[in-house]
Amino acid sequence: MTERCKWLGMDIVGHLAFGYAINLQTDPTNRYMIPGLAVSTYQFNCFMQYPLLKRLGLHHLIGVADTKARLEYARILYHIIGTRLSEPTHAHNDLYSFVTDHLDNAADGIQTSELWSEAVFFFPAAGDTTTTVISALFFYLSRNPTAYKRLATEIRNTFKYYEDIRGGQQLTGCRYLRACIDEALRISPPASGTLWREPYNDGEPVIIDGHIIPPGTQVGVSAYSLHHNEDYFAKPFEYDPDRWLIEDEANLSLMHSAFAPFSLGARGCAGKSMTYLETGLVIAKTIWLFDFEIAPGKLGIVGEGVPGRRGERGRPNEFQLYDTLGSRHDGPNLIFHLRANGLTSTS
Ligand code: HEM
Repeated sequence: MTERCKWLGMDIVGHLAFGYAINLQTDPTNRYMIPGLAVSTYQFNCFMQYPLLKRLGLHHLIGVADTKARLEYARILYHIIGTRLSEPTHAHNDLYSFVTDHLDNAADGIQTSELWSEAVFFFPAAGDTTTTVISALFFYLSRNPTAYKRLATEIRNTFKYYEDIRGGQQLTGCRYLRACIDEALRISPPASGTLWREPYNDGEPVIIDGHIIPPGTQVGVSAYSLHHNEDYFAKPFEYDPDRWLIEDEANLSLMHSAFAPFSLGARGCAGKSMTYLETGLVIAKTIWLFDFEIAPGKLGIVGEGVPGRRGERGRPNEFQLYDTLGSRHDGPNLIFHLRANGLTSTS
């Protein structure tokens, strides 16, 4: 599912940002974008976590083996942006048409390089992250039959026809779906690493939780550790959507205070609503049309932790993420069966 979700995620971002049909799902031509993006986010994450590498001039060594993938990725980004620039501003109802309007009015004018850095940011920020939560959801649903059945019942009872599944009140009213998404974001946060911040207080130290933070010090919390802290989440390694549906307000607000998959505050994620819409649609439509199960044999265990493996990677029920600013992952491998209703109700 990782591979297919990545194709889907990039296709959506292509349309959303630049009105461009990348068509990774249906045409293999541009699929080299996926490894290209992976190596560039890996490299970026190294700079962020180990700034010394850049200062020592060692940054050229990271990803040197994958230079071809990075260059090819950069080439198609140029092509996508170039194609969009050659079209009228409002040729598509995409992000570009809004951003360009904004820059038109800015005092310093339009900077093509700004557009470039936005594009470089947007593909991983909007595409890769949603890919992870959708892949994780397929992983956890395929391993938790109770959650799977409850979700399938909710979706199939809410929507009489496949065509009815679209953004709106019916979809947002699917409370169990929302709980399943939140639980996947909690247990497998797509941006799982530490997002460093330099607290600023007019040159004075900042006090956090009784600790004096001298000016110039960077601080940060990893969403993964926060989401697995037992002080906030009981049995944190269990996938349990019901934890989000309890009546106990105090406990709910305690959990929400430590739930930060999109980061928090003024620089928190701008695409949060888009994520819930996209993930909700993909999962609801898939479950309406298909039943699915884990593939047999060795294929079926791809994405799981392996018992005995070092470094907290021994939990078979946990979808394995590797921090690359976003996340690298693989699997799950699933088998899909078209439901009888799916055949009769779609046109
Ligand atoms: C599961 C999906 C997503 C997750 C987990 C996620 C997570 C995050 C996080 C943690 C940040 C803060 C980064 C930092 O402070 O350094 C962020 C920022 C941002 N995200 Fe997302 N994101 C997701 C999906 C999206 C989507 C779909 C879009 C666009 C449609 C998007 C657009 C943005 C933007 C524009 C920012 C920068 C906000 C700012 O700096 O003001 N994200 N996201």
